[in-house]
Amino acid sequence: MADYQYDVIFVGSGHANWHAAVTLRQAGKRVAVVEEDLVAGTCTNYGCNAKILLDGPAAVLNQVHAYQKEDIITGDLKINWPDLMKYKHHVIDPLHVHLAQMFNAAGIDLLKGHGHLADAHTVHVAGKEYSSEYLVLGTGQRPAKLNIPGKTYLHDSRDFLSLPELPAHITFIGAGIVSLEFADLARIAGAEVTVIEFAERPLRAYYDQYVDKVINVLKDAGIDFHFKEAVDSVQALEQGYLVRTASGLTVETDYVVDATGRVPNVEDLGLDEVGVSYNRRGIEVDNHLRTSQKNIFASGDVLDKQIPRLTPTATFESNYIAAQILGLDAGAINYPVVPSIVFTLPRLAETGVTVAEAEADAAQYRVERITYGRNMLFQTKNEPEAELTIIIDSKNKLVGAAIYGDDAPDLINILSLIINQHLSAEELSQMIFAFPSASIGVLSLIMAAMRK
Ligand SMILES: Cc1cc2nc3c(=O)[nH]c(=O)nc-3n(C[C@H](O)[C@H](O)[C@H](O)COP(=O)(O)OP(=O)(O)OC[C@H]3O[C@@H](n4cnc5c(N)ncnc54)[C@H](O)[C@@H]3O)c2cc1C
Ligand SMILES: NC(=O)c1ccc[n+]([C@@H]2O[C@H](COP(=O)([O-])OP(=O)(O)OC[C@H]3O[C@@H](n4cnc5c(N)ncnc54)[C@H](O)[C@@H]3O)[C@@H](O)[C@H]2O)c1
Repeated sequence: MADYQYDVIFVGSGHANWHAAVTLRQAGKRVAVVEEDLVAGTCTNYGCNAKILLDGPAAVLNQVHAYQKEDIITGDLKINWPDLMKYKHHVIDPLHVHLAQMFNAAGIDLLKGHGHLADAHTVHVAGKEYSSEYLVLGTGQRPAKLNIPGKTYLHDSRDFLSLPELPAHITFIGAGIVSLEFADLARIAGAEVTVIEFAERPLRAYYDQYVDKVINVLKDAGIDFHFKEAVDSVQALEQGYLVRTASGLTVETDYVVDATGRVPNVEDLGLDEVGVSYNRRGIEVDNHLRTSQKNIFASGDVLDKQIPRLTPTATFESNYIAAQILGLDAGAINYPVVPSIVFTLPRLAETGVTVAEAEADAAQYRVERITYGRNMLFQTKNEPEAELTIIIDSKNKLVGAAIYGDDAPDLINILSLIINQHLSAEELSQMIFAFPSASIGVLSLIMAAMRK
């Protein structure tokens, strides 16, 4: 057998890779991680973690507002954006250092620089070559960039997450998850917000009725939406910018965020030279996450995959690859249901079989609407509009759910657990849950629906 320097080299240090790196090192493998930016990747430094930290005070204000409407709480509260940003830096900035320290303590070599495959067993980093039996490509995605006149004035999600001052007016191009989460946060923090979307509808992967409910709330709160509009230029004014669309719509604004999607980091990796197949959606893999070069795996957002590109799916793939390399799991990757959340206020969440899929197969599925916000008002924080739609199969098992409401993130996790464990109403009724809580209220209504 060839004598390689490492057993496994990971290109990229995000969730797609670092979990496997730690597991394999703990199992005695010689492991290196190549990273050209901050260790820990997008989620930690420029994505989920940073976002949810900024979202915290917005969620509090949203809850306060639910009681202000009834005059139960009075007085003005507002977000101090520069201080919130300082808090974000205080919490988030050390995280990449901690992970690098953990690598060091574990005996994982961190190779700083851009990784480029020289052949199927060799990675070129910062002028040196490193050889390995296995390679794992977890290079993630980056924000797409519109190629229009004035593109240099466009900012991306990373810029927004580090904005030192909140601009008075922000325009978001695109109405995807990134845009809607940030637009709502900026609105609650005190900015005026415009969203310009190319398509007729936003968030196609989510239950359309709940998407409409969220968009209506955001519209009522003052966000100015324009659908079926393609931005075709941004012009600098004496103060601020003028965003123009193909139809002639113009918006004067102080800051423009290009949130038109994300593209996989497949360029300048040596994929063509080494014979690793990829396309514009990402790296192609078989059902064992092996690329067209069998000693090279790919993981996380850079994959051409059907399931959502999220931190928990990247982590799942990372753990699966570690088990493959250790010879612990010979089977094809088998994803459980994947919950996903849009962190607007109110939140949206989905898991399992969708409402659209269920409605298209009435012989197999039953769709039940549960207005838990109204029915369980004493167990929610004055959110009478909160509701969920569940999908029940012909064996009376829960197989899918869509949720609209602020408790969606925790509720969707519980419902995903029930789906993955194939729990029946009988089995659920044998368990004791803490009371009062949003989850016990929802569970009691779901059990009743499952027994129908
Ligand atoms: C604004 C935002 C909010 C998000 N919010 C959520 C959320 O709430 N929940 C959720 O589940 N997901 C969320 N996501 C998605 C989540 O961040 C990704 O699914 C996750 O980070 C994917 O992990 P990854 O390891 O595949 O990629 P990444 O975390 O992007 O890691 C890839 C790493 O590879 C490095 N790299 C790339 N090419 C090379 C090279 N040639 N050489 C060396 N290094 C290289 C990059 O620098 C990067 O550090 C969000 C994303 C964004 C942008
Ligand atoms: N809560 C979460 O889990 C979370 C949060 C943020 C991001 N993410 C991840 O990041 C991914 C990317 O999210 P995203 O919001 O950047 O992309 P997206 O693809 O979800 O949305 C981009 C939107 O921009 C629109 N668009 C494209 N070109 C346009 C143009 N020229 N003019 C106007 N609109 C245009 C598209 O029609 C689409 O609605 C998500 O799919 C998800 O995997 C997840």
